Order: sequence, then structure tokens, then C-alpha cells
Amino acid sequence: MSAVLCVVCPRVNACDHSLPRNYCTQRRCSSNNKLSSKPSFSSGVSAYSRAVANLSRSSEERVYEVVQKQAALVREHRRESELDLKKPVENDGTSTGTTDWNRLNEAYERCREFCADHDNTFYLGTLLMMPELRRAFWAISVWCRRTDDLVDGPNATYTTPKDLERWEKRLNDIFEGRPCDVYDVALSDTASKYPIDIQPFKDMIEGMKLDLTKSRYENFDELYLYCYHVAGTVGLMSVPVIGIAPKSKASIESVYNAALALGIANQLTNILRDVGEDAIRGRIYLPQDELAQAGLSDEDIFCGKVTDKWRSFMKGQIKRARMFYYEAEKGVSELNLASRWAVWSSLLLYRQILDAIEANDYNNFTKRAYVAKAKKLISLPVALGRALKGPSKLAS
Ligand SMILES: CC(C)=CCC/C(C)=C/CC/C(C)=C/CC/C(C)=C/COP(=O)(O)OP(=O)(O)O
Repeated sequence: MSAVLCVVCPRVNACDHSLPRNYCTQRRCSSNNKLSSKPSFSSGVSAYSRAVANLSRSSEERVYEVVQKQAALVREHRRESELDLKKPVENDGTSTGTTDWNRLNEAYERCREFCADHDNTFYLGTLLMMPELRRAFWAISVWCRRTDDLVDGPNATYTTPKDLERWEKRLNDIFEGRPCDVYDVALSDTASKYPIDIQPFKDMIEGMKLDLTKSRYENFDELYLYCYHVAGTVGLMSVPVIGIAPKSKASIESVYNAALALGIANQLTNILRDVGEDAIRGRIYLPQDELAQAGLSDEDIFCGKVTDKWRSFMKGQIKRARMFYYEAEKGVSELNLASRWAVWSSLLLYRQILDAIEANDYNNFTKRAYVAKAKKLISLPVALGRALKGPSKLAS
């Protein structure tokens, strides 16, 4: 049997599903039987047995537990909002005053400037959102970028694990309404307005800790976990802000799963685009076992020669990244109409980087794959057409 890629199943050859699905049978077995029949990790379980249990679970299972937790929080938030709607509205005198309002506007404006200056591919997408939503996105994006800068920015060589611990303490303060600077003020406000959980933010910091110490990934299971930490988390942070369409019949888990898939797809694309740049920094994010299977070694990457072996290896990697995009696509129509255009646009734009790698004949060592402005513009009406398609009528 040829190598089979089940999109959300990181164990590439171990699954019998050649078509991407929401969950392959392995996932169902593990999440519905194995995980749910395990004792819950409540107070009685020691840190040691927790660590052992973590080792025996695949990354996908561990990440799926976070997805389930996020979905449960959204359900709880919906119940609470329904109860609130039944209560008469009272003015308790704590509503935001004009000074606070100005301070908040200033904070969000600074976040917008920060995002525009860093000019990342996703900024364009946020411009297609409703003003209230895009502000929240900017606040989240700024925090993510600043977190990333701790290990990837100009002063990254001075960052220690202690700095990341301090950053995490500061994150707790943001979520508890004690922002430290102007950017934190915006995120603190966003966190108080939307049912955002702190967990994906903490998990992103964990990913940065990983980046400080790890420069090789043994297999896709390890890489999947890394991608979750640094990008899948952004998908999970985004859903509570974007919101699920009221008419959606899809399960909340499936929407979160699609958001997670989009983060992973983006990160895989990023890794495939930046192979050469990463190699200069001594980093190889590609799965070591898959490289070996293709007859390639770290040396080949450092040499940066495009050979037939490399082309064939890259084809497999691009195929897997596209499958994650395919998985993500299934969730976009379930989102609120107000943000579907933005999400479709960023999905289509970022996915085209994979086409650009192919157009460069897989030379991702010395040629940076990018999407030309004209192509980006053409994608916008295409994305709009897709966004106008509403949620599926079928329950997932
Ligand atoms: C699909 C559904 C249901 C919801 C959408 C949920 C969202 C918005 C997911 C997006 C997740 C996301 C934007 C992850 C970030 C991934 C990533 C690789 C960022 C890289 O950013 P930069 O390094 O600035 O990129 P460039 O260098 O390409 O500009």
C-alpha cells in the first residue's frame, strides 16, 4: 500500500484513510475510548503518572483534549449568555467611562500600527473584518508576535526560560485585568469581552520554550505538537472572537478542529517556505524519519541542492500541508458571516505559498516563495464568493 496521509492523524503510514476526514478511526478510538475511559487528571493523580500518561498519548490526542476543553467553555458561555438575556438589564455603575474609552481606543490603535508595521500576511485579512472584530484580532496578533519575538526576534539570543516564565506571569495578569503596557490593555479588554481561554496562550509560550532548546523533530508527531504550540493555538484563540454562525449545525468541536487545522496548515507552509533560512540558523523542522526514508540527511539540507530526491520529498510534505487546508475549509462556512471573507482570504493567500514553492521547482533553499500582489487581489473576490456560502444544513 502506498503511503497514506490521514489529514489530522500525524502517524502518516499508520492509518488506513486516504481521504481527509474530521477524525480518522484511530482518533475516534483514542479520543472516544482510550481517553474517555482513562481516569480524569484530577487532584489525586501525581505529576509523575501524568507525565507517563502524556508520553503514551500521541500529540494529536493531547491537542484534541484542548479542543474539547475549548468547546466545553463555549457551550458554557452560550448557556450563561442565554441566562443573562433572561435577566433585566441593570446599570451597576461600572460601565466604561470616557477616559477609559479613549485609553482603550488608543491601545487598539497601537495594536493596529504594530500589526501594519510587521506587515504579516494576515494583516490584510483582518482589514476585511468588522471593526470590533479586527481590533480583537490585532490585540491577539500583537501578543502572539511579541511572544514569538522572544525566541525569534532581534534579542532572541538573550532570552532565557526565566524570561518566558515572567512572560507567562504577565499573561496571567492580563487575563486577571492587570495589564502591564498599552498592548496588554487591548488584550485584557479583548479577553474580558470574548469567551477566550488562557490555555492556548499558555500553550504558545510552551512552544517558545520548545524552540529555545529543540532544533530537530524526530517524526511528524513531534512536529505536529510544535505546530500546535506555535500556530494551532492561534486558531483556538480566534474562534471565540470570530464566533460560530447561529445557523450552524456543526459541532463546536468540529469548528475548533478546523481552526486548529488552519493554524497547523499555515505553520507547515511557513516551515516549507523557510527551509533555507531556518537551516542558516541551524534549524531543521522537517521530520527526521521522513527525511531518512527519502534518503536525505541534514547535510543535504545544509548543502541546499535541489535534487530529484528533494523534489519527491517536498511533494509529500506539500501534499500533507494541503490536506490540513482541506480540513480547515470544512469549518470556515460554519463561522459567522462577518469574518468568513477574512478567513477565506487568508486561507487562500497562505495556501498559494505552496503553489509558489512548486513554481520555484522546490528550491526553498535560496528562493523565497511568495504570492504576488496581483494574485493576492484576485483571491479576494474568490474568497468573497466562498464566504457567501452559509453553514451546512447537516449536523456534524
Ligand atoms: C478555519 C476556522 C474554523 C477558523 C479560522 C481560525 C483562524 C483565524 C486560524 C488562523 C491561525 C493562524 C493565523 C495561525 C498563524 C500561523 C502562522 C504560520 C503565522 C506566521 O506568521 P508570520 O511569520 O508573520 O507570517 P509571514 O512571515 O508569512 O508573514
